[in-house]
Amino acid sequence: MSEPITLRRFLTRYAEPGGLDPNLIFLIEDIASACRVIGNRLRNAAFEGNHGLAGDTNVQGEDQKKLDVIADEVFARICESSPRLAALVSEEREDAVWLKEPEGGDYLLFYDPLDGSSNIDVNLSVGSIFSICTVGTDGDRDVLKAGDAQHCSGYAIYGPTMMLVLTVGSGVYGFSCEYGTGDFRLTHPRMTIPAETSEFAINASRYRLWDAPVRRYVDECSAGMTGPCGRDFNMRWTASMVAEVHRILTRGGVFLYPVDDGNRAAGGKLRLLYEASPMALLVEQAGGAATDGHSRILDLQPTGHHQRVPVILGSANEVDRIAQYHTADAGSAAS
Ligand SMILES: O=P(O)(O)OC[C@H]1O[C@](O)(COP(=O)(O)O)[C@@H](O)[C@@H]1O
Ligand SMILES: [Mg+2]
Ligand SMILES: [Mg+2]
Repeated sequence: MSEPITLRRFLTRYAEPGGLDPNLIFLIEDIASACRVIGNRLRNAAFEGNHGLAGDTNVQGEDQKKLDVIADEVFARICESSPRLAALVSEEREDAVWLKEPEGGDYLLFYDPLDGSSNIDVNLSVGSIFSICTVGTDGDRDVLKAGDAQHCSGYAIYGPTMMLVLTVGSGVYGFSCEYGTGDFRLTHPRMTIPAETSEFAINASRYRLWDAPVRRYVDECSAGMTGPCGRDFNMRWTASMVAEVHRILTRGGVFLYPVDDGNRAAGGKLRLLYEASPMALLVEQAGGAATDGHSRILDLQPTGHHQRVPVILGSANEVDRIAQYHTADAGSAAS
C-alpha cells in the first residue's frame, strides 16, 4: 500500500513545484494544530461546561458563545509563536494583534475561529475559517488586503469527520483527521465544483426582505420543471457557511447570503476578511465563482476589518445567472 499523504508531506513535496516557504508551512501546521484542539474542545464541550453563551458580545454586537471565545484563544495561543507571523486578525477581536514589528514577507493570519456557532448547542457541523496574506514592506501595518492577495485559505469542518480543506493557490485539497493519530491525511485531492447545479442554499425566512434579483432566482428555482430552468431544484440551509461550502465543494450547488432590507445598513451578513474572501478563493480554485452580485469577491478592496458583504458563490453557471439578474435589475432601475 502506498504511503499516506499527510498534510506535512503534501505541503513539503506536492503543494507547489518550487516548494512552499518553510515559514508558511509552519504556519499552516500551527493552524492545523489549533483546529485539532478546537475539534477536541467541541467534542468535550458538554463535559467541560462549555455550551451556551459567554455572557459577552463581540465587536460586532453579536452574542459570543463560550466556544467562540475558547476557539479564538486557541488560535491565538498556538499560532502566535509561528515564525514570521506578524499579526493575527480575528473576527472576535476589535483590532489586529501585532506580534512583532512587521517586515516585508511576514505573514498575516485572518480567522473566524468558530463559524456557524448557532449550531453548536444543537450538535450540527461548525467550522473554523482562515486566510493568509503577507506584509508588503517593512513597517507596513495595513491589514486591509483584497482577496486576490491571499496566499492560502481554508477551513476546518467539525462534522462526522473532522477535515481540513485548503488551497495554497493551486487547486483545493481536503485532508481528513485520522482518529487515534490525529494526522490530517489527504483524502480529497483536487476538489472541483461542477459548473451546473440543481441545489441552492439560502435562508428563505428572509424572503420578504430580499431584493428583486434574488427573489427572481429563488422563484425560478422553486418553479422547477414548470419554470424557466426546466428542472427541479433541491434546497439546503444549515446556517453554517463552512458546512454549505463543504457541500458545494463536494457535490456542487450555490450559496447565497445576499444584502437585503434587514442587513443593508451593515452591508450584508458575512464578513469579507474572515468568511467571504477565504471561501471565494477556495471556490474559484475549485472551478466555481464568487460574487457580491456585482463584483468578483476577490476584487473587493476592504475598507474595514469587520466589513460585511453580500455573498453568492458556488457552481459557475448559476453564480453567473444570479449576477446577470443583478445587472439587469440595476439597468432597469437606472433607465
Ligand atoms: O442565522 P442565519 O441567517 O441562518 O445565518 C447563518 C450564517 O451566519 C453564520 O453563522 C455567521 O458566522 P458566525 O457564526 O461566525 O457569526 C454563517 O456561518 C452562516 O452562513
Ligand atoms: Mg462565521
Ligand atoms: Mg464566528
